[in-house]
Amino acid sequence: MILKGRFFILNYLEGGNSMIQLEQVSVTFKTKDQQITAVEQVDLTVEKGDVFGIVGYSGAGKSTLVRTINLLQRPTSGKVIVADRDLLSLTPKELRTARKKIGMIFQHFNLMASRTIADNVAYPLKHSSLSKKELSEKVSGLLELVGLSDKHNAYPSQLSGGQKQRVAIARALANDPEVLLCDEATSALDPKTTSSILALLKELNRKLNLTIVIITHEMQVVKEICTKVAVMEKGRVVEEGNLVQIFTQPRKPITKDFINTATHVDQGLETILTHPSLLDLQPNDILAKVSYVGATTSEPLIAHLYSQFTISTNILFGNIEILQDTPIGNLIVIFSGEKIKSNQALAYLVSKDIKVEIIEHQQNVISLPRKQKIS
Ligand SMILES: Nc1ncnc2c1ncn2[C@@H]1O[C@H](COP(=O)(O)OP(=O)(O)OP(=O)(O)O)[C@@H](O)[C@H]1O
Repeated sequence: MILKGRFFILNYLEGGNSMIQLEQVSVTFKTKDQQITAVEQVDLTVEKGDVFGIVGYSGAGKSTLVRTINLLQRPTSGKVIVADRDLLSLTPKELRTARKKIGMIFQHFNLMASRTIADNVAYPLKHSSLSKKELSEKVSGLLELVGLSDKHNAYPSQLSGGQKQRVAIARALANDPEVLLCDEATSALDPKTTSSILALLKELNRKLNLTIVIITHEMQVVKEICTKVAVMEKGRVVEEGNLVQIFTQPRKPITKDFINTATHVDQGLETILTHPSLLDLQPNDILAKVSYVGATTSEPLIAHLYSQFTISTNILFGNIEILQDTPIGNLIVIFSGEKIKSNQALAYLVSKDIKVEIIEHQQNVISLPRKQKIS
């Protein structure tokens, strides 16, 4: 209790930048024959202006957790504080008001098929004090914001999936929320449409200083838009950090799995391992994954490995991406040379803050890749 009190004081002294605070949130479902703990003792802080990604495999508890943020799902225990309001302590009327400041969009858009696009967007404003003219202006402004000014009188069935999600976003913004919750909002869309929706969300985050929480099972989505990430497994948040941190220093195996998928290193490695013609390993050769962050580039280092250690490097796979202005590179390489020199070369790379994971091999026959980290 004392610790929690101190936390609030610290938060207050630091300017109270937190927009969402979950404290020890648990959700248990009781069915006829069993009890399922979908979310277990989750502490999470989302700051104003964050684009916060929650990733996890199916069944990890992501949907349940995100639904506690607007109390669509009441936690079994714990505290939910949004914009400095303790939601569980509010009266039903106060909660209705607080919820207006938390918009939400869903995988399947949830539009009303029998109403026009303009009526769908206007729906959350039906009890507002706006005049007819103000309401119409508000709807026009929202549709313009999401790039659908020409669709006022269309019906949902006449729109593409991406356009439907844009309508859902406009509707979610009708009450000028401070927070937008996105529950697998791009999972039903193709990659190009996904990118355009993510670009829109990014723009809204910047333009409106909207705090966004995105739950997804796709690290690709997180990579494109999020500033911070929490990884969920079996109801718990097992790892959390800013995007670059999570991508460059993942600690938990599940996080590493997600990242390997998002950086395509997994596919690269699989292609190499399943095509023996790509892999001509000599007895002392080392097959390794090399990762680097920031200004380091692979070329001078590879030249150095040869000039100083007479180790030659054959690059089998490589990619580089920019995450929040930080370049991150991944290579799969074969190092060839004397064993003792190889070890010196690897130690040299590690001294340059380059991560090296050896993919072990035996007598040129690769079985399952067993990774050994040198650092
Ligand atoms: N209303 C409910 N009643 C009983 N069990 C539930 C209920 N809602 C969710 N669960 C269970 O809670 C666990 C977490 O589900 P949840 O939908 O939150 O996971 P998720 O990570 O969002 O997965 P998905 O992406 O597949 O929806 C699962 O085991 C699920 O079966």
